[in-house]
Amino acid sequence: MDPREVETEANSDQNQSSNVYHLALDIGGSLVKLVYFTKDDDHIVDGEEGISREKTSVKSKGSRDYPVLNGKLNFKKFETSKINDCLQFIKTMNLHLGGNQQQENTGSQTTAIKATGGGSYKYADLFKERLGISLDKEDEMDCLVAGANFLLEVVHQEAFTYMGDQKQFVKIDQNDLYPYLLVNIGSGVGMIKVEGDGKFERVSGTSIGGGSFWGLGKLLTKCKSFDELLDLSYRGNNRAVDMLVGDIYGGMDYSKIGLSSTAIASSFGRAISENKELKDYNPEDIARSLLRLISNNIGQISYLNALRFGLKRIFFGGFFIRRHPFTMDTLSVAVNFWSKGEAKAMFLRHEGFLGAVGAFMSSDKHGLKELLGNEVVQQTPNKLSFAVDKIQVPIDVELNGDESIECSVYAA
Ligand SMILES: Nc1ncnc2c1ncn2[C@@H]1O[C@H](COP(=O)(O)OP(=O)(O)OP(=O)(O)O)[C@@H](O)[C@H]1O
Ligand SMILES: CC(C)(CO)[C@@H](O)C(=O)NCCC(=O)O
Repeated sequence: MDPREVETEANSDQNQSSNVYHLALDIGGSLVKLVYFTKDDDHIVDGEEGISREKTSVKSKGSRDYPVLNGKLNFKKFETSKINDCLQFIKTMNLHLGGNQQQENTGSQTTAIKATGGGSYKYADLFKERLGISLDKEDEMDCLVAGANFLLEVVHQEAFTYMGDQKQFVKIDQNDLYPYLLVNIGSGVGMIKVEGDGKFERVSGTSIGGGSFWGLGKLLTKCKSFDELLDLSYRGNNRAVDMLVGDIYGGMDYSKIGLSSTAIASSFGRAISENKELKDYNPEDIARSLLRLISNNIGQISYLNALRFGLKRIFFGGFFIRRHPFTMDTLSVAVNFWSKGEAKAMFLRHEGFLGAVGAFMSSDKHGLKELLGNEVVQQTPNKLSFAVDKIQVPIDVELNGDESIECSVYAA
């Protein structure tokens, strides 16, 4: 193949950058998440002057027509410890300037980007210094809930259950969505009772979360990346590390209280009775046991909070899950076991991006003005809200966290 025909990733990013609009960030303890909209490269050339303008189509709703802009919602993540890579990406793509190289800061007006998460405070000065932009802070809980509600409302097959290797998409009935418990498993874990749009309360949390799995896992297995740790856990057997009910009861179940001989009686408990050191254990088994410990614990606390408020549905989000079958299965089994089948664990396809999507949504008015131009603003002067058509995501595509989904935007 002619090498000149090969489009490098950097080139394709730069090509895309001219169509970038509307960036939002969620800067967490472990990961930075970016969500940005790119218009489809679809221009009409205006006569001989060759002026191009974006082609918008029209959507009819009831008796009114709305201009529509077609494009993609893009998702990207970076490790917070590598925030410089994130800054570089934003710079290369001109994401902070709406993809426009010409629009370099004049000094008269500072560009503001919507941002949420603790890092929107911690790194505000860094963003100002390096990119000349200010971070317009949105509350983390507001964004998580707004993001979850938005995704559940507009993305086709966003929610699914997972148990015993069976994945099943859940049809969301908008009239029967609330109340639910949102459990966001990031570095730490937040549990939020959601009763409607903007109507929620953070009812609990635990510091034993994704950061604990990654941190302890790194120390105990010496693995170098989160993906490596997940991979190890996939291949391990927790029986080598955990003390089971059968270990205590001479191979028998303790059926009177509903515990089978294979249930974990004490996570990592086997290590106390064996004359072994860390190096004598398989890293795979340790990773597996650790993943079970953290997931079981979160599943149990989630169930207790659902019980506290009589909630039947628990949606799990956050990047700890990474759509890892074993994690999802453990959380589901824990919820199912403790609730005796009363409560259901559900997962979200865009699990790690709830906060970033929420921040993105919070900038709708500004963004839409930019996105659709003055014409729209004049047509719909009173009500500008970001609305998108039901988004279809191919279900057979395994998404690794950096992805884009087709959507169209209109003011409704
Ligand atoms: N590539 C990765 N690198 C590091 N951690 C990862 C990665 N992929 C998944 N994780 C897991 O996801 C967790 C972070 O999830 P998430 O991005 O939802 O939270 P956060 O916003 O960083 O944390 P918090 O909300 O507590 O500030 C990590 O602690 C780790 O368990
Ligand atoms: C501190 C936050 C909110 C930062 O995202 C998160 O890491 C968290 O919810 N941690 C758990 C803290 C607790 O409730 O014990």
